[in-house]
Amino acid sequence: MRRTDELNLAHLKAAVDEAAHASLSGAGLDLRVLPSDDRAASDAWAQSVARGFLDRERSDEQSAHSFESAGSRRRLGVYDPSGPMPEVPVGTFASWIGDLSVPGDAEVTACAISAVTVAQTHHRRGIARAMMQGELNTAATLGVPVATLTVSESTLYGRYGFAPAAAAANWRIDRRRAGWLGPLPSGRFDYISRERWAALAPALHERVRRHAPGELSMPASHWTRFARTHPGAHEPGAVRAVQYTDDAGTVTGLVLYTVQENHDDYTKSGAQVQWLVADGPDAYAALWHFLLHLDLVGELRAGELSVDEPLWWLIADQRAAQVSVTDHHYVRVLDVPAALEARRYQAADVIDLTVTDPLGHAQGRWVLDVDESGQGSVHPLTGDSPQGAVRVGLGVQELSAAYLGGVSLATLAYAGRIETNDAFAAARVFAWPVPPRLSYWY
Ligand SMILES: CC(=O)SCCNC(=O)CCNC(=O)[C@H](O)C(C)(C)COP(=O)(O)OP(=O)(O)OC[C@H]1O[C@@H](n2cnc3c(N)ncnc32)[C@H](O)[C@@H]1OP(=O)(O)O
Repeated sequence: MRRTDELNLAHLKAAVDEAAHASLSGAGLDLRVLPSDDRAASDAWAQSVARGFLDRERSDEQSAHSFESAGSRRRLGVYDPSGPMPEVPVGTFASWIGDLSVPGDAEVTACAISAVTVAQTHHRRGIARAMMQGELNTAATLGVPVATLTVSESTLYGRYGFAPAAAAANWRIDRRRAGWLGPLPSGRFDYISRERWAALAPALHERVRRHAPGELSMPASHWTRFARTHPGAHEPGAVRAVQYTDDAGTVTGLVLYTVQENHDDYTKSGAQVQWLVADGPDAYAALWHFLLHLDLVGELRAGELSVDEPLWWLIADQRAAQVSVTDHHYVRVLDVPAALEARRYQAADVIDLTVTDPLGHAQGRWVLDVDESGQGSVHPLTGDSPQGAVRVGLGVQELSAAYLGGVSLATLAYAGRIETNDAFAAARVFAWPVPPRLSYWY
């Protein structure tokens, strides 16, 4: 069995954290892990999550789908026995074990977190904090090196040591103005059913995601969500699916997009890329060429792109694109040696690293020794710095922000967020030529 699968089982079976349980018990609340076979508990939990994210009540068919697709998710509920609906959780939390791509076509095991909600009737009493701290303890105890999440509000998770580690670029392109400098596609395009798209996409994503630090192995339930093939999907027929087949006859690119018709002027209709995956530059250029030549479309929009998107260099007029950048994938280092040894580095050097962590998981002092091949080894350090070592002192948030190479340590030093005797030497080690990204939300 792969390590991720073993960890997944241990993670699913782990008891709730004792400290979290005790603190919520003191407030008259009960923290529980949902049994995977309890349909009623699953339905109530899904309703609470829907309410927390301002969604409508789940239909029976949606609840059934949530139950069937919960799979490898560990789901927590906080229950208030004194309320009129004690079976409906007032707090929810989900997590699972995934693989996070890190610099060097490598990956690290991650505890991905989602569905954190607390009912309006019970908010600001420390329920979210108890769940988060407890689940970070559980992940750390199991030996998971990092935790990850995407956020509804950017101010929520820094207090637990998370930092934005991969930004997202969101594009609006004036399609007619953009022009094209790239190669002309030589392969073929075909519309395919959404079901076929959902069947082809997982393998293609698995082939390419390791090359992009910040990507996370896709939760299985996401494919039907993208393709809107799950029960109760919003406007399923609005999504168009296209495959690109290269000259060798291999499907190397897939895209899903929606269109918004403009009744006042059809030629000003809009298109929104829902998700695009391309295995290599030929498929990448081909799919963007296809999208930039959609008839009747004035503006093309695409989100969760890289901040260094090759598309910028394929279009002839860069001012045809308006690009905004937002924080997107948050990372929290839990185990410093395991996390740092999982990635590769750009320059050989020796770093004397001191990390502070209010929650304790990443607290300590280590030497990171990077060899000429970019491989780092990490050892605890006490006493004097090794001869010639670059000294870096930083908090767990700053370490997590720089972990995927998304921000330079020189930038963090200039912003007063880290202390070092040689910001540029430290930055050269942690830098990576491919900026991190995450192509979806979870
Ligand atoms: C990974 C994800 O799932 S992201 C999705 C997060 N969930 C949502 O956005 C759904 C709507 N919001 C909610 O359900 C709740 O308001 C939550 C989950 C964000 C917070 O739950 P609560 O139980 O009220 O939080 P709790 O009382 O434990 O507060 C913990 C800390 O967060 C702070 N906090 C809580 N809500 C917010 C907020 N909206 N903005 C900034 N800080 C906040 C509190 O002040 C507290 O700070 P402190 O402990 O450092 O003093």
